[in-house]
Formats: sequence, C-alpha cells, structure tokens
Amino acid sequence: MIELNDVRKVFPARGRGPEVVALDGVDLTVRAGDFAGVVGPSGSGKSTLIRLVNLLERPTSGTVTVDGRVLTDLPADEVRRARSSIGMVFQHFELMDSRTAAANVEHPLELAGVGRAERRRRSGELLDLVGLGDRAQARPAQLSGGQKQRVAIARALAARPTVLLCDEATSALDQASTTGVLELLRRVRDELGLTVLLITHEMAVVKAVCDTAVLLEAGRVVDGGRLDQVLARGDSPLAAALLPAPVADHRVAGTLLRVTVTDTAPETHVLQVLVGRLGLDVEVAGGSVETVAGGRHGRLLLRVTGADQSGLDRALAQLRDDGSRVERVAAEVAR
Ligand SMILES: Nc1ncnc2c1ncn2[C@@H]1O[C@H](COP(=O)(O)OP(=O)(O)OP(=O)(O)O)[C@@H](O)[C@H]1O
Repeated sequence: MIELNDVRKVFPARGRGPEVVALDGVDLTVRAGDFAGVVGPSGSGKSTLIRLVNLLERPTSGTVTVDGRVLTDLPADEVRRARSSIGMVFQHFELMDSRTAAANVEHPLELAGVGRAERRRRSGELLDLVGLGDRAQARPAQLSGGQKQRVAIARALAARPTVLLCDEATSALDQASTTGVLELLRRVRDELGLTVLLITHEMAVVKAVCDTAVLLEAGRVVDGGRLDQVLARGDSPLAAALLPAPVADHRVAGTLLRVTVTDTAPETHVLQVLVGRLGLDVEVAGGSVETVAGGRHGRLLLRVTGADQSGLDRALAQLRDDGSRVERVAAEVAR
C-alpha cells in the first residue's frame, strides 16, 4: 500500500528565479495489489511525486507511508532499509554497460551482502521470469530497448519488493516493446502480488495496464479513481484525457447526439430506439469505443437527420429514463 498525505514539495529558488511548488497538497492512496497510474502534462509534478514514494526526494511537508510504515518519520538508515521493499524502473533503464544482464540483476543483492551462489540462483530465476533466461551473459549494448527494460525490471525485483515504481518505463520504447513490457509488468504484478505505481504522459499506457489513475495538474490532483468508474462518469477531466471527445463536422445537416457508452449503458439501446422504433436516419459521425479495465467505454457522436425535433426530445428523455447516456450537442443545421 502507498499513501501520500497532504504532500507538498517546494524546490528552492535557483539564482534569481522564484521557488517552484512542484506538489501542492497531494493526497494519494494506492491499495495493496493495485496497478495505479499518475498522468499529467509536462511539469505537473509526476516525476517529483514518484521520487517521493521512496524518498529519493523528501517532501517539504506531509507524510509518505508504504506498507504501513511512515517513511517520512524514519531515520536515514531505516529509510535505506525500507527502500529495499520498493523497486524502481526508469525510462532509460539505468543499467551498467560494463556488466552482463545477470550481473546487473545481481547488483542490488551484492549491495545487500547476499552471497554469490544465492545471487546467481536469484538472477537466473528473475531473468527466466522476464523471458531473458537465454541472455544472461549479454551486455546492455547487445540488447534491444525492450530487453534492457526487462533486465531493469528483473533487477528491480531482485530484493523481493512489495512495491514497484515505474518512471515513464515505456516512454523510450517502440510500440511493440511497449506492449511487451506493459504485459510483463501486469504479469509480475499478478504473480508476485505487487503494488505498482506508474507515471506516464501516455494515456494509452494507463488504459492498457492501470486499475486506477490520478490526473495531476500544476502539482495538484484534479481527478482520479478506478478507471471503470472514471470512464462511466464520462465528463470528468481524467475521462476526457483518457477518451478524447469525438469531433464531428458541424456544417453537415442533422442533429448531433453524444452517447456515453458503458457496459451498463450500451449504444445498442439508443440505436434500437432511434432507428428501430422511430425509423430515423442515424449515422456515426465520430467517436470510439474501447475496452479499458475490462469494460467497454467510449463516446459516440450520432448524426440524426429527418427527425421531428419535439418527437426526438421525447425519445431522448425516454432513453435517459431507461439508463442510456445520450444528450443533444448541436441543433439542426439549416442548409
Ligand atoms: N530539482 C529540482 N529543482 C528545481 N525545480 C524542479 C526540480 N525538479 C523538478 N522541478 C520543477 O518542478 C516542477 C514539476 O516537475 P516534474 O519533473 O516533477 O514534472 P513532470 O510532470 O514529471 O514533468 P515531465 O513530464 O516533463 O517530466 C517543474 O516545474 C520542474 O521544473
């Protein structure tokens, strides 16, 4: 479990510049076993936030708790020990070029004083886990970006952490490697029961792996929650970031309707009523529907032509009573 309470981080002024409030009263809870994402624009405080969780950066005020231990209250030597239960994966892998994959994975165990035979055994096991059992003797220069990140994940898991922090872990990778690394992260979370906190500026990453997410803007959490619930709300800032609003050509004649699609409010019912019952001409003018967090979520724009407007309004009111999520977004265009 990870908990930040009212965390504030102020970087002192550099030269004549002003001080920077990187995080401004952040509360965040990641439940044990959850895969959580932090998203936000550049400069919103994501990197600062993740570095606070293992106290690579200390908060100016507020508390950081991991697995029930208030890290911000611990003396420095205990913080070092507590860090061994927190693994971290970085955007640029941070592997040692002169060492083999196995030796990179063994490095944290070496620092912890684990004996050679046990280190070998553990690095073999971990490289098998990440699918690189046959590349143990390769050096980073002989590995692809995706393979390097797999080695870095194996290294992060060496000390048997309960929490894994991922700092833009796929931002330097191509699409195919990104998919593979995200699948691996999800699998190790499942198999090892880890709590994972990932920061990214890519919404596709959040949609692919996260159970929960928060949106940071200018150092504050402006939205967040379990992804299925956030997307079902439809109109929140995080929902809008995850599923961008569809755009349609407003110059084309017709009435535009926006339908928010969820498993419990599918678009089929709307179409059955508009096309099947009322016999209207309906085309899909924009939008997308995706599977996120195990459910169907999306927003569609429907263009309805030839409708009697008061009849359409009555139908929309009835649809909303039935639980459908449909609203009018543009009036009839006169052409
Ligand atoms: N060591 C530092 N000293 C001074 N200011 C800093 C320091 N680290 C970060 N900042 C500032 O804090 C703010 C938040 O930065 P941070 O790197 O956490 O944002 P971010 O969301 O991770 O951005 P990006 O996606 O571009 O990495 C920025 O204004 C940044 O310039």
